[in-house]
Amino acid sequence: MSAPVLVIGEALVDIVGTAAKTTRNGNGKTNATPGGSPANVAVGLARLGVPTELVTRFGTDAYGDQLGAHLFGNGVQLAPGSVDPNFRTSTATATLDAAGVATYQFDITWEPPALSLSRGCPAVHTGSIATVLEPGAAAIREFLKSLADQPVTVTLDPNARPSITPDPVSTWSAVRALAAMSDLVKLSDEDCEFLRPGSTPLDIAEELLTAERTQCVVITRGGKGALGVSRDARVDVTAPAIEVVDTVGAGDSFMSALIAGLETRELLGERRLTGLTSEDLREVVDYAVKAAAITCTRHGADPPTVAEHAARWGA
Ligand SMILES: OC[C@H]1O[C@](O)(CO)[C@@H](O)[C@@H]1O
Repeated sequence: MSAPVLVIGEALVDIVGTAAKTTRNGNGKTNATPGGSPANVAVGLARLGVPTELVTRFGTDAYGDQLGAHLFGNGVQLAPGSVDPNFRTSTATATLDAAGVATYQFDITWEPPALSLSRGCPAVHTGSIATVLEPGAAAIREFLKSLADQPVTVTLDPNARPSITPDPVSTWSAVRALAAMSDLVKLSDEDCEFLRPGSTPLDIAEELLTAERTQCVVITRGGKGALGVSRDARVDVTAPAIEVVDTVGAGDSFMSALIAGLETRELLGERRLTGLTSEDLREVVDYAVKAAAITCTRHGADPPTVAEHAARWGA
C-alpha cells in the first residue's frame, strides 16, 4: 500500500444551527458534528480511497470521543500524540443564514504534536486555523520550510475565518508566505473577498503564481463552480444545480477531491504537479466541484465516498 497523505491541523466539533438556534442546549435544534477543515479533508481523502494520516490534537472528553470514533470509523490514521487526555476538544459554533451559508465562532487552542515526514509520503496538506493560530502555526511554518527539498507535494487551503484573524492585511501576508511554500493553493471566493477586497479571483491566482514553487491555484465560487489556474492553463468549471442543505465542509470536500484527483494522475510526490495539463486541471476541478456539491446536499461536513461520487455523477 502507498504511504499516506499527511494532513495537519485542527479537528473539532461543529455545533451547527440557524441564526435563532445556535445555543448548545437551547431548543434542541443544533447538531454537534465532527469538523475542523483539515480533519474534514482527511476524512474526505480516506472516503475517496486515499490512505491518510492526520496530525491534530483533541481530548478524551465526550466531543473528543465523538471525533476519534468518526476519524477511526472513516479509516483516517491518527499521528501519535493527536489524542491527549489533558487537552479540551475545540469547538466551532456555525450559524447558518437562510441560504445555508455558515459563519463560525470558535473555542479553540492549537498545539500539534511533533511534525515529521514519512518516507514515500505523496503529499502534505494543511490550512485553516491551524496555520494562523499560535503556537501551532509556527510549528507548521517551520515544518513547511523543512519540506523545501523533499520529494513531496504541498497543498494549502487558507480557509480564512475572520473571527480568528480579523485583519485582512496581516492575514494575507501570512497566507502569501505559506502559499509560497506550497505547490497547490485552494481558496474560496469568500476568502478572496476578505483577504484581497477589490481584486478578482484571477488577479489573486496570478499573484500567488508569482511564487517560484506554486504551480496551481484553484478558487471555488460557491454555486457558480470553480476557477483553476496553472502556469499554462486556465479552466472555469460550472457547478451542477443542487438543493443546498448547508455549506459546512463543502470547501473541504472540494480540497480532498482535488488531492485525490491529482493522486490518481500520479502528479503528487516529487512530481509536484509538473506536467499538469489543462485537461487534467479541468478533470480534477470538475471532480472536486461535484464532491463539494454532494456535501452541500447533506448536513454538516459530510464528504462523499468514491461510490457515492460515482453513483451521483457517474464514474
Ligand atoms: O476548521 C474551521 C471550520 O471550517 C470547517 O472545516 C468548514 O470549512 C468547519 O468544519 C470548521 O469548524
